[in-house]
Amino acid sequence: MLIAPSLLSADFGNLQREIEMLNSSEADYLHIDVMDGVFVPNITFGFPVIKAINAISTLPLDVHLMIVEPQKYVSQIRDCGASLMTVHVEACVHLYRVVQMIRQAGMKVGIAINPGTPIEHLVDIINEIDLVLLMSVNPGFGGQSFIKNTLAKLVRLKKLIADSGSNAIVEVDGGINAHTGGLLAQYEADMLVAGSYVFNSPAPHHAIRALKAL
Ligand SMILES: O=C(CO)[C@@H](O)[C@H](O)COP(=O)(O)O
Repeated sequence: MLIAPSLLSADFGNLQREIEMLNSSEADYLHIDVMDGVFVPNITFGFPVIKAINAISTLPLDVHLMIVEPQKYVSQIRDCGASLMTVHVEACVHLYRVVQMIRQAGMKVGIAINPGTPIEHLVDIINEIDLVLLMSVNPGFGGQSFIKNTLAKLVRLKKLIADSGSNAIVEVDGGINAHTGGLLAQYEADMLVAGSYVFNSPAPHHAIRALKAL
């Protein structure tokens, strides 16, 4: 299982210490939630902050854009050092073009999908992408409860990927802890994002290791 701790739940007053803790952990990616106050009702990190994070992080950056018109920011996200750029299917009018732009910029391509959006919206793009980010909470905030329908959706998504011959992996994000992570492992998720479970733990290294071992 690949693990991407979400910095959204970190102690922002001690960001360097938090990033260095992740550097010395078994995490595979550092997940950065970019929110614009329009696509979701919250505002988080901008480009200078992501660049500063990248300067400290030894983990590849997994940047999840919860913003409208993400196509405007592809080169800036690349210049911030992102390895993987994920945009929402709900935010892209010309999804195919956005996917091409991210690929041409040299990053891996992820498409995120909200809990209320059917998997079928991915049918014609699934062979062009590296990752599907299956949201298991409504995007915008950390610390929410896992939506159980995600498991049924994951089954349908894995079938779509297998039937299409796609190499896309599935990352699940929101309300992940040892229990929900265990269920997702049984349902063959490939990668988990965990914010509050990691950063609210008295021993974040152990929390990451526990998820990784699922
Ligand atoms: O994208 C989001 C929220 O919109 C997530 O990445 C959260 O940051 C996950 O936080 P927890 O549910 O793990 O606390």
